[in-house]
Amino acid sequence: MPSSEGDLTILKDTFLEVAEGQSIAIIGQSGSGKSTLLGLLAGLDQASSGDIEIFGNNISKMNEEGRALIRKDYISFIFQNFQLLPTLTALENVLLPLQLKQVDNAKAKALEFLEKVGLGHRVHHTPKLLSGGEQQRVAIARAFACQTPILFADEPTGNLDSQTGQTVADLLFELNEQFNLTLVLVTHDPKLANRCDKQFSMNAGELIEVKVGEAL
Ligand SMILES: Nc1ncnc2c1ncn2[C@@H]1O[C@H](COP(=O)(O)OP(=O)(O)OP(=O)(O)O)[C@@H](O)[C@H]1O
Repeated sequence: MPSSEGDLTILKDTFLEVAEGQSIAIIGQSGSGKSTLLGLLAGLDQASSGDIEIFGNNISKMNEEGRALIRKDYISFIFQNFQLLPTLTALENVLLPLQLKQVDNAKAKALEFLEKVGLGHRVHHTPKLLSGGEQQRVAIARAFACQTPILFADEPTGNLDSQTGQTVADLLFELNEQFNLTLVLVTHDPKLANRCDKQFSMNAGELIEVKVGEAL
């Protein structure tokens, strides 16, 4: 990656294969490259070398437009900093991608998922009127409501108390079981990581598989 201090190598010889319906946790120290990897896998960023395939589509060879189409059909993303639109209410934030995808009964679906994350009473609030944890839950409802086959989540329980974190984790794995949703999670939360099928540890840009429950 080019930077003001010259080219930076953030990830090295990284190989990760995720089967459909699998749940993967990526753990590791701050700054080790976890978010970078997630952004590349989800087609939000482009790697300087290497290949990334999503359901057989090599997104590394695509331009932004092509990757946007793949994201629309296959990928939801829960960002570490939520990335809610500040002028839209919670409901409108969840509704927007559903309307862009022309999903049937978009409003009912948006309300259903806001209800599931415990925000049924806050749907008309804009992000600045919501706490950090509530904003995170809006971002989670938005990702869940899209019902794509793959969900990437960057510390999805990072701002939540343990009770709410548990509810969100339950929802993640409920969708994983019910719809064969593929989950790729970056997390510092041992409980969440230990519920995943596989765990990988990122150490200074190198990804190593660890036994579930061993590293945390
Ligand atoms: N756009 C960028 N330009 C230059 N360096 C970057 C950029 N994005 C990330 N980095 C660097 O890449 C390294 C990995 O960052 P990344 O955000 O992937 O780490 P992380 O493991 O997700 O950390 P955290 O747990 O703190 O979120 C860091 O040293 C960071 O400074």
